[in-house]
Amino acid sequence: MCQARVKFEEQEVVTIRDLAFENTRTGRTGDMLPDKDEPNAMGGGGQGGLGVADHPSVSLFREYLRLKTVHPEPDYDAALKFLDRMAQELELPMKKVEVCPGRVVAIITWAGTNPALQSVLLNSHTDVVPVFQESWKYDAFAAVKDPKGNIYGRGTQDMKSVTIQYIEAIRRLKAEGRRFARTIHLTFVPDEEVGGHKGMETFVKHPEFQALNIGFALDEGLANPGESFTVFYGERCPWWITVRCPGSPGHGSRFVENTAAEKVRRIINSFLDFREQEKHRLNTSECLTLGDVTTVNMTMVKGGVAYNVIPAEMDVSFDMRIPPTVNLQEFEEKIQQWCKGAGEGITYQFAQKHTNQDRTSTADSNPWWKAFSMTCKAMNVSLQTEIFPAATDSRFIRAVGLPAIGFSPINHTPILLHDHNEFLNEQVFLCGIQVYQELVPALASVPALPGEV
Ligand code: MET
Ligand SMILES: [Zn+2]
Ligand SMILES: [Zn+2]
Repeated sequence: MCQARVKFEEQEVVTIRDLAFENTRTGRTGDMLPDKDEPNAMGGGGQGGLGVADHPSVSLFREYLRLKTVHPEPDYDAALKFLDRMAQELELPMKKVEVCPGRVVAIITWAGTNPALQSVLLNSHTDVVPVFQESWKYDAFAAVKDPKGNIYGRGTQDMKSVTIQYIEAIRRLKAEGRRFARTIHLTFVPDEEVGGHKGMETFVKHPEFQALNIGFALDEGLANPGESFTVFYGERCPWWITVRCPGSPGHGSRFVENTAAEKVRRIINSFLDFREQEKHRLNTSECLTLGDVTTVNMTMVKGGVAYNVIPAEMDVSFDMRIPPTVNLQEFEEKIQQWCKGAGEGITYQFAQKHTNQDRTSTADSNPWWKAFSMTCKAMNVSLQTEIFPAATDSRFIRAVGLPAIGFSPINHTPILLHDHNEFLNEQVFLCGIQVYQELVPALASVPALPGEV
């Protein structure tokens, strides 16, 4: 099933098993009508150029994309209101846990027939990263659909699609009258994009999290430009570091010794030389992916007050992502050497320093992985297993000892998360719902594990 073949450059070709307008959403026939106030793509292609209404799931996806849950001031109230409505429509209870002031985790629960068993968690974050609107083809929060069925918007890939796919899969399974042994929890968390401190990082320590009795979690992955889907069983550790370089101040006309800038230069050289080495390693080895090497990017420089005043201090910041195979203690020692070698008085500070390197087993002996991979196999969905190159909330879930897989059912799509013109084709999106319609039952039906009642 589920073979979406979409050619973006040429004519669109889509093959999907009875996808078109399968209306399992009873009582929502109103959704089959086009939204009156829907913004159209330039050239009038707002309904995909076919002159027909959106599939109800697509319409819901576009509605969710229009909520401005964008940093630095995400409209989380809008998201919670939307999720409240979803819970009502699904006829499932929704709990809200305020993990920090103004930061609420919403949990929709579909109880299993054997609630003593460990549950399955379907996690997604509600926030999205900012846009450079001038570089977008369309308003990044209008969810415009072009004539090819490509839906443009911040969050189409990261990760509002997945949120709606979970909800729609659950809606269809419920409509079919299915029940499963294990309880299914859908969590909707804030602040993933700013480090998760006031989101999942805090939530995993909350008694309400323990109470979910989770056995296995699904969270976001990345698009795959080819036919396969990529699944992530681990992540690189994000380290965000600021190196502070003090130096002798003075007049901008002199050769002052021991300036902050000279130290900054050595620091930058050390970090970026290492970046070159890692880049070379990635580019010269066929078997390495981005998740297998360390990336280093200089992302901020601060300091200085005037053109002619040599500053007493300068800061330089780097975003580093370190694979789980790297010894973190040795890596930090390397940073210490770089700092020591760059001059007197240099200090550093972490804004993000994840150190848990747990990976989720992708062996058949892991019953969760077995259920996941066998289901994909049965659907003819081929999987590529990788280390996630960036970071997701899965790292906090794995850090409390739970297995988690990062997966966004998006193939035939360029990776555009955090980029301009992030988009997802509606057929690929719809296909992903079908993938969850198979995956969720399989996971929620994993037989009792040793130690479970
Ligand atoms: N998902 C975002 C990223 O990978 C924020 C996570 S916090 C390191 O950059
Ligand atoms: Zn994300
Ligand atoms: Zn992101």
